[in-house]
Amino acid sequence: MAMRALEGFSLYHMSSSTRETVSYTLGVISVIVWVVAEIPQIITNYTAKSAKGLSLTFLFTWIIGDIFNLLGCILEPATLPTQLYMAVLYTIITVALGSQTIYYEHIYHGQYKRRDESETPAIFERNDSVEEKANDAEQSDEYDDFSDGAKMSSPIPFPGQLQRTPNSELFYQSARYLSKSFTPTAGSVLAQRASPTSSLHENLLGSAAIRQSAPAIKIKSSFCLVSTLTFLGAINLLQSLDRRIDPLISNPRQQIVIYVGRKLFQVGGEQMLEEGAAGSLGTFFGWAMTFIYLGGRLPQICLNIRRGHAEGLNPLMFLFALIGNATYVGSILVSSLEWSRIKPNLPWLVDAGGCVLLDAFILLQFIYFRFWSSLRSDYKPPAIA
Ligand SMILES: NC(=[NH2+])NCCC[C@H](N)C(=O)O
Repeated sequence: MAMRALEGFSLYHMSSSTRETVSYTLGVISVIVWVVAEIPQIITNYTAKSAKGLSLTFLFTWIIGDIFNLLGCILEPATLPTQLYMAVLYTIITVALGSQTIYYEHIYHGQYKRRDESETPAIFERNDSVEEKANDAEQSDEYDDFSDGAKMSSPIPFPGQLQRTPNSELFYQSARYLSKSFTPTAGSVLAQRASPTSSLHENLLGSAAIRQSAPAIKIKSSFCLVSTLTFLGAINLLQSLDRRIDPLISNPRQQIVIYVGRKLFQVGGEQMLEEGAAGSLGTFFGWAMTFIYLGGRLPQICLNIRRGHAEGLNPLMFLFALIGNATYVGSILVSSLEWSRIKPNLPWLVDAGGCVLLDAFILLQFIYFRFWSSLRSDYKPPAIA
């Protein structure tokens, strides 16, 4: 009998330690996959000397989400240590990718254009710089579509095709325009696109106003989203603090506890109050992170749809993200299926699970665009007799 009990115990013990090992292994796989996940995109940007395939809003939400993730993991004691390491790692890698994007979209092409301008008389310039000029990935992609469309059907001549036709001045950019002045110059090709029928002056002003303010609007709305989430979460947090402070009032001898990271430095008294409060704060950051990460995929999906292709975007990044998120979910679930363990981890589970679905959708977009472009290249227009 005693032997049986011992066997049962050791079996139970074995399986729980195996679970821990599997959970830890999945966590480590997730860390490794996330270490490499953004490298393909960094390489793609490097070889293209551009980051125009990547939605700047997506990247921005990633960085904000990473900060919330970091705070959530620090404050929520139920999260796994690997989750915390990953949060640190994400932040570092994404800041690197973000810096590269800013470099290519704002600094590199600026230098390149300035050098070009001083070497090449403006009148002989090709208008490739229009694409480079865009200060937001989404903006430059609009231009992409524009030139693509032009190749197919537009009667308006486009930079790639156009070599010094009588209208070619329209496509040359002045130094002021290239230096991202908010004042547009005559002959902006982008302005032509905005309203081909109206006067040149109207076009220029209208188009430039739309283009220049687009990133600002996006950043503003991202800030709006973050502040709304912060506000809602703060209300939530205050309510749960309220509930926890009640017993404190009825038991005033409880003392103060200071939280530093996941460790408690207890001055004295009951830990539960502060642990709960930190947990609530951690949960709040966790949910904020979830909404931000999930919301961040949408601009990328929309950008791909708008462009009708996913060039400049590396599918490997999304494949790795999918694997990284799936193993991340696995590491939490394998560790324990008890609701008491799952509940505090819920934001991380919803985030990673949701991102798996959204990344699968982005990968389907890649497949669809491949398929679609191969159909288009197979298509031969009927010969005109
Ligand atoms: N900068 C990062 N790579 N952050 C990690 C984000 C993780 C999150 N589950 C997502 O896929 O969006």
